[in-house]
Amino acid sequence: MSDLPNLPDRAPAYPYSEALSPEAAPQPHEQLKPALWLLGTWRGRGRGGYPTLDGEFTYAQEVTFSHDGRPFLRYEARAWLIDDEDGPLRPAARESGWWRVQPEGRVEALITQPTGIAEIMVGTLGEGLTDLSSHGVALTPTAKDVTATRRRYTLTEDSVLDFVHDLAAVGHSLQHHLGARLRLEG
Ligand code: HEM
Repeated sequence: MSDLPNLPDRAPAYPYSEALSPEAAPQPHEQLKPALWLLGTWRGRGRGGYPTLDGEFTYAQEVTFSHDGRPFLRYEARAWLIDDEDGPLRPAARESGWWRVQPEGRVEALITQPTGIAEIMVGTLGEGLTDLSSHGVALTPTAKDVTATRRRYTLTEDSVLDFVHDLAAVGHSLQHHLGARLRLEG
């Protein structure tokens, strides 16, 4: 252990900022240009279902994209089930990851969930539209059997993002699991 650097009395906080909008510091990386419309925190409501579930559910969702000046986005999403009066029922899915923006409208994403699922996704990203499909799904030993997913985000009007999520899991082919409409906060 003797070759480790000395620990200062007060270790500094991470000295680089994280930007939630294209105008905030640091300046976005050139390669991130096609993805700048995604930056910020989006909040809204959605509906979901699956053949294995009794009926549909309604949920609220919060999605955040930020960057630190390099050509990738930090991604975080949280969801909770809500009742007919919009009140919170319980926490639902959450996930976080990284979107690696590539040249020529391509994107790669790594997304992990506390349910033991890790998705590697590839797809396209352009102005107001991104469409990713799973390239690989890794599961912890006790995770549900998810074999594929597809996620589409479309800017349908100014500051409004529509999200559609398809799922292949527990013996069912790729089909609709979630659809939501989110608004950019701030
Ligand atoms: C906004 C995000 C999401 C919401 C609100 C949501 C909601 C739900 C709900 C309410 C259920 C029924 C079981 C339960 O009550 O927990 C469920 C089941 C399930 N969800 Fe989601 N989900 C979301 C995202 C995802 C994602 C990203 C995946 C996979 C990548 C996923 C995969 C599954 C699977 C595998 C099941 C179990 C199906 C079964 O065994 O019957 N969900 N989801």
